[in-house]
Amino acid sequence: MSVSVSIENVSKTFGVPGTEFVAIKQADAQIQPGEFVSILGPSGCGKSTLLDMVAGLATPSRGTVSIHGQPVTGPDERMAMVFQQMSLLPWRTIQANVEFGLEVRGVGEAQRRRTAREMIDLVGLNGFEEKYPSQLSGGMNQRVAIARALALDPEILLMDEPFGALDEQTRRIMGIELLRIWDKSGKTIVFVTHSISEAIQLSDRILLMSSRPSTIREIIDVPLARPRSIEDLSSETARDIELRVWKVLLEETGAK
Ligand SMILES: Nc1ncnc2c1ncn2[C@@H]1O[C@H](COP(=O)(O)OP(=O)(O)OP(=O)(O)O)[C@@H](O)[C@H]1O
Repeated sequence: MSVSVSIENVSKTFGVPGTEFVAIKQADAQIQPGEFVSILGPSGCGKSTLLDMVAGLATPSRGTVSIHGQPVTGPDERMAMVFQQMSLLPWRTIQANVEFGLEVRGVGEAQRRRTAREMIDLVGLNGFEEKYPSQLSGGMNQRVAIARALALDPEILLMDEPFGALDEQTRRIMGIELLRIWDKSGKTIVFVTHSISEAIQLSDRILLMSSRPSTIREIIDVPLARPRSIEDLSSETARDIELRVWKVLLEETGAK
Protein backbone atom coordinates (compact mmCIF):
# COMPACT_ATOMS: atom_id res chain seq x y z
CA MET A 1 0.00 0.00 0.00
CA SER A 2 1.41 3.43 -0.88
CA VAL A 3 2.16 5.90 1.89
CA SER A 4 -0.49 8.59 2.23
CA VAL A 5 1.48 11.31 4.01
CA SER A 6 5.25 11.32 4.13
CA ILE A 7 7.13 13.79 6.34
CA GLU A 8 10.82 13.58 5.52
CA ASN A 9 13.62 15.40 7.25
CA VAL A 10 11.34 18.40 7.89
CA SER A 11 12.39 21.45 9.86
CA LYS A 12 10.70 24.81 10.35
CA THR A 13 12.38 28.06 11.32
CA PHE A 14 10.47 31.28 11.96
CA GLY A 15 11.67 34.87 11.86
CA VAL A 16 14.30 36.76 9.89
CA PRO A 17 18.09 36.24 10.08
CA GLY A 18 19.30 37.47 13.43
CA THR A 19 16.01 36.90 15.23
CA GLU A 20 15.13 33.51 13.83
CA PHE A 21 14.27 30.53 15.97
CA VAL A 22 13.86 26.88 15.16
CA ALA A 23 10.37 25.59 15.92
CA ILE A 24 10.81 22.09 14.45
CA LYS A 25 14.35 20.75 14.21
CA GLN A 26 13.68 17.41 12.58
CA ALA A 27 10.47 15.56 11.85
CA ASP A 28 10.11 12.26 10.05
CA ALA A 29 6.95 10.16 9.84
CA GLN A 30 4.93 8.18 7.38
CA ILE A 31 1.17 7.82 7.56
CA GLN A 32 -0.68 5.01 5.79
CA PRO A 33 -3.96 5.43 3.90
CA GLY A 34 -6.94 5.12 6.25
CA GLU A 35 -4.82 5.52 9.36
CA PHE A 36 -5.84 7.64 12.35
CA VAL A 37 -2.73 9.37 13.65
CA SER A 38 -2.54 11.88 16.49
CA ILE A 39 0.17 14.46 17.03
CA LEU A 40 0.85 15.03 20.71
CA GLY A 41 3.58 16.98 22.48
CA PRO A 42 4.43 19.72 24.97
CA SER A 43 2.74 23.09 24.64
CA GLY A 44 4.27 25.17 21.84
CA CYS A 45 6.38 22.32 20.43
CA GLY A 46 5.13 22.78 16.86
CA LYS A 47 2.13 20.46 16.55
CA SER A 48 0.04 22.99 14.61
CA THR A 49 3.05 24.02 12.54
CA LEU A 50 3.61 20.41 11.52
CA LEU A 51 -0.06 20.00 10.62
CA ASP A 52 0.01 23.29 8.67
CA MET A 53 2.95 21.99 6.65
CA VAL A 54 1.00 18.82 5.81
CA ALA A 55 -1.96 21.04 4.82
CA GLY A 56 0.21 23.21 2.59
CA LEU A 57 -0.57 26.25 4.75
CA ALA A 58 3.10 26.54 5.79
CA THR A 59 6.28 25.61 3.95
CA PRO A 60 9.05 23.51 5.50
CA SER A 61 12.36 25.37 5.87
CA ARG A 62 14.04 22.09 5.02
CA GLY A 63 12.79 18.66 4.00
CA THR A 64 9.60 17.63 2.27
CA VAL A 65 6.00 16.74 3.02
CA SER A 66 4.50 14.55 0.28
CA ILE A 67 1.09 13.10 -0.38
CA HIS A 68 1.35 9.82 -2.28
CA GLY A 69 4.88 10.76 -3.24
CA GLN A 70 4.02 14.24 -4.59
CA PRO A 71 5.48 17.15 -2.62
CA VAL A 72 2.89 19.44 -1.04
CA THR A 73 3.32 22.95 -2.43
CA GLY A 74 0.10 24.54 -1.17
CA PRO A 75 -3.46 23.70 -0.14
CA ASP A 76 -4.64 20.72 -2.07
CA GLU A 77 -8.10 19.28 -2.81
CA ARG A 78 -7.08 15.96 -1.31
CA MET A 79 -7.00 17.54 2.15
CA ALA A 80 -9.43 19.47 4.33
CA MET A 81 -8.81 21.08 7.68
CA VAL A 82 -10.95 21.41 10.81
CA PHE A 83 -9.80 23.94 13.42
CA GLN A 84 -10.53 24.38 17.11
CA GLN A 85 -12.04 27.81 16.62
CA MET A 86 -15.47 27.75 15.09
CA SER A 87 -14.83 28.91 11.59
CA LEU A 88 -18.50 28.87 10.64
CA LEU A 89 -20.10 31.86 8.98
CA PRO A 90 -22.63 33.16 11.54
CA TRP A 91 -24.96 34.69 8.93
CA ARG A 92 -25.35 31.43 7.05
CA THR A 93 -27.61 28.55 8.02
CA ILE A 94 -26.09 25.15 8.86
CA GLN A 95 -27.01 23.92 5.39
CA ALA A 96 -25.39 26.97 3.74
CA ASN A 97 -22.28 26.61 5.92
CA VAL A 98 -21.81 23.00 4.87
CA GLU A 99 -22.34 23.99 1.24
CA PHE A 100 -19.80 26.80 1.46
CA GLY A 101 -16.66 24.94 0.31
CA LEU A 102 -18.59 23.30 -2.52
CA GLU A 103 -19.84 26.71 -3.62
CA VAL A 104 -16.25 27.98 -3.71
CA ARG A 105 -15.34 24.99 -5.87
CA GLY A 106 -18.15 25.86 -8.28
CA VAL A 107 -20.26 22.76 -7.62
CA GLY A 108 -23.84 23.18 -8.94
CA GLU A 109 -26.69 23.93 -6.54
CA ALA A 110 -28.53 20.59 -6.72
CA GLN A 111 -25.35 18.60 -6.11
CA ARG A 112 -24.31 20.99 -3.34
CA ARG A 113 -27.62 20.60 -1.54
CA ARG A 114 -27.54 16.83 -1.85
CA THR A 115 -23.97 16.46 -0.59
CA ALA A 116 -24.52 18.89 2.28
CA ARG A 117 -27.65 17.00 3.41
CA GLU A 118 -25.77 13.70 3.32
CA MET A 119 -22.96 15.14 5.44
CA ILE A 120 -25.37 16.78 7.89
CA ASP A 121 -27.00 13.39 8.24
CA LEU A 122 -23.63 11.69 8.71
CA VAL A 123 -22.71 13.98 11.62
CA GLY A 124 -26.14 13.48 13.21
CA LEU A 125 -27.59 16.95 12.67
CA ASN A 126 -30.69 16.06 10.71
CA GLY A 127 -33.40 18.64 11.30
CA PHE A 128 -30.94 21.49 12.04
CA GLU A 129 -30.34 22.48 8.41
CA GLU A 130 -32.13 25.82 8.65
CA LYS A 131 -30.74 26.82 12.05
CA TYR A 132 -27.86 29.30 12.49
CA PRO A 133 -24.57 28.56 14.33
CA SER A 134 -25.65 30.74 17.28
CA GLN A 135 -28.63 28.43 17.82
CA LEU A 136 -26.43 25.33 18.23
CA SER A 137 -24.14 24.16 21.05
CA GLY A 138 -20.34 24.15 20.71
CA GLY A 139 -20.32 20.40 20.04
CA MET A 140 -23.00 20.73 17.38
CA ASN A 141 -21.09 23.53 15.68
CA GLN A 142 -17.98 21.36 15.58
CA ARG A 143 -20.07 18.66 13.90
CA VAL A 144 -21.02 21.27 11.31
CA ALA A 145 -17.34 22.11 10.79
CA ILE A 146 -16.61 18.39 10.30
CA ALA A 147 -19.55 18.06 7.87
CA ARG A 148 -18.27 21.05 5.90
CA ALA A 149 -14.80 19.51 5.62
CA LEU A 150 -16.21 16.07 4.67
CA ALA A 151 -18.47 17.64 2.02
CA LEU A 152 -15.29 18.37 0.06
CA ASP A 153 -14.62 14.62 0.08
CA PRO A 154 -10.95 14.96 1.03
CA GLU A 155 -8.82 11.87 1.19
CA ILE A 156 -7.09 13.25 4.28
CA LEU A 157 -8.83 15.06 7.12
CA LEU A 158 -6.51 17.32 9.12
CA MET A 159 -7.84 18.31 12.53
CA ASP A 160 -6.18 20.89 14.78
CA GLU A 161 -7.54 20.37 18.30
CA PRO A 162 -11.08 20.25 16.94
CA PHE A 163 -12.59 19.41 20.33
CA GLY A 164 -10.21 21.51 22.44
CA ALA A 165 -12.87 24.05 23.39
CA LEU A 166 -15.45 21.45 24.44
CA ASP A 167 -16.13 20.07 27.90
CA GLU A 168 -14.76 16.62 28.77
CA GLN A 169 -18.03 14.72 28.27
CA THR A 170 -18.87 16.35 24.95
CA ARG A 171 -15.31 15.81 23.85
CA ARG A 172 -15.45 12.09 24.57
CA ILE A 173 -18.76 11.75 22.74
CA MET A 174 -17.45 13.73 19.77
CA GLY A 175 -14.50 11.33 19.68
CA ILE A 176 -16.88 8.36 19.46
CA GLU A 177 -18.80 10.14 16.68
CA LEU A 178 -15.62 10.95 14.81
CA LEU A 179 -14.54 7.30 14.95
CA ARG A 180 -17.92 6.25 13.56
CA ILE A 181 -17.50 8.72 10.68
CA TRP A 182 -13.90 7.64 10.13
CA ASP A 183 -14.95 3.98 10.05
CA LYS A 184 -17.67 4.74 7.50
CA SER A 185 -15.65 7.05 5.30
CA GLY A 186 -12.23 5.35 5.29
CA LYS A 187 -10.46 8.74 5.42
CA THR A 188 -6.94 9.21 6.68
CA ILE A 189 -7.06 11.44 9.75
CA VAL A 190 -4.22 13.47 11.26
CA PHE A 191 -5.36 14.92 14.57
CA VAL A 192 -3.53 17.40 16.79
CA THR A 193 -4.40 17.21 20.47
CA HIS A 194 -3.14 18.18 23.92
CA SER A 195 -5.07 15.34 25.49
CA ILE A 196 -3.33 12.02 26.10
CA SER A 197 -6.63 10.22 26.74
CA GLU A 198 -8.12 11.61 23.53
CA ALA A 199 -5.07 10.43 21.56
CA ILE A 200 -5.45 6.94 23.08
CA GLN A 201 -9.21 6.90 22.48
CA LEU A 202 -8.84 7.77 18.82
CA SER A 203 -5.51 6.82 17.31
CA ASP A 204 -3.84 3.92 15.62
CA ARG A 205 -0.54 5.64 16.34
CA ILE A 206 0.62 8.69 18.27
CA LEU A 207 3.41 10.91 16.98
CA LEU A 208 4.92 12.19 20.20
CA MET A 209 6.94 15.36 19.74
CA SER A 210 9.73 16.66 21.95
CA SER A 211 9.79 20.25 23.20
CA ARG A 212 11.03 23.01 20.90
CA PRO A 213 13.23 22.86 18.84
CA SER A 214 11.27 19.71 18.33
CA THR A 215 11.66 16.31 16.80
CA ILE A 216 9.21 13.43 16.62
CA ARG A 217 10.65 11.75 19.65
CA GLU A 218 8.57 8.57 19.60
CA ILE A 219 5.91 6.96 17.47
CA ILE A 220 3.64 4.96 19.75
CA ASP A 221 1.29 2.22 18.55
CA VAL A 222 -2.11 2.02 20.25
CA PRO A 223 -2.86 -1.70 19.97
CA LEU A 224 -6.41 -1.54 21.37
CA ALA A 225 -9.13 -3.32 19.38
CA ARG A 226 -11.87 -1.18 17.80
CA PRO A 227 -14.44 -0.11 18.66
CA ARG A 228 -12.83 0.87 21.96
CA SER A 229 -15.05 0.55 24.98
CA ILE A 230 -14.68 2.58 28.13
CA GLU A 231 -13.19 -0.58 29.70
CA ASP A 232 -10.60 -0.83 26.89
CA LEU A 233 -9.67 2.78 27.51
CA SER A 234 -8.94 2.08 31.15
CA SER A 235 -7.24 -1.27 30.51
CA GLU A 236 -3.65 -1.99 31.44
CA THR A 237 -2.55 -1.45 27.83
CA ALA A 238 -4.16 2.02 27.75
CA ARG A 239 -2.70 2.92 31.14
CA ASP A 240 0.78 1.78 30.03
CA ILE A 241 0.59 4.04 26.99
CA GLU A 242 -0.62 6.95 29.11
CA LEU A 243 2.23 6.43 31.54
CA ARG A 244 4.78 6.22 28.75
CA VAL A 245 3.50 9.46 27.18
CA TRP A 246 3.39 11.27 30.52
CA LYS A 247 6.98 10.28 31.28
CA VAL A 248 8.18 11.72 27.98
CA LEU A 249 6.13 14.92 28.36
CA LEU A 250 7.33 15.55 31.90
CA GLU A 251 10.90 14.86 30.90
CA GLU A 252 10.59 17.17 27.89
CA THR A 253 9.18 20.02 29.95
CA GLY A 254 11.73 19.50 32.72
CA ALA A 255 8.93 18.87 35.22
CA LYS A 256 9.76 15.27 36.11
N1 LIG B 1 3.75 32.24 11.96
C1 LIG B 1 4.59 32.18 13.00
N2 LIG B 1 5.57 33.09 13.17
C2 LIG B 1 6.43 33.02 14.19
N3 LIG B 1 6.40 32.04 15.12
C3 LIG B 1 5.46 31.12 15.01
C4 LIG B 1 4.49 31.12 13.95
N4 LIG B 1 3.68 30.03 14.11
C5 LIG B 1 4.11 29.40 15.21
N5 LIG B 1 5.17 30.04 15.76
C6 LIG B 1 5.93 29.61 16.93
O1 LIG B 1 6.38 28.27 16.69
C7 LIG B 1 6.28 27.49 17.85
C8 LIG B 1 5.38 26.29 17.58
O2 LIG B 1 4.02 26.79 17.46
P1 LIG B 1 2.79 25.82 17.26
O3 LIG B 1 1.56 26.65 17.34
O4 LIG B 1 3.00 25.01 16.05
O5 LIG B 1 2.93 24.88 18.52
P2 LIG B 1 1.82 23.90 19.15
O6 LIG B 1 2.57 22.74 19.67
O7 LIG B 1 0.73 23.67 18.19
O8 LIG B 1 1.32 24.86 20.32
P3 LIG B 1 0.17 24.66 21.41
O9 LIG B 1 0.61 23.52 22.26
O10 LIG B 1 0.18 25.95 22.16
O11 LIG B 1 -1.10 24.43 20.67
C9 LIG B 1 5.77 28.41 18.95
O12 LIG B 1 6.87 28.90 19.67
C10 LIG B 1 5.08 29.51 18.20
O13 LIG B 1 5.11 30.72 18.93
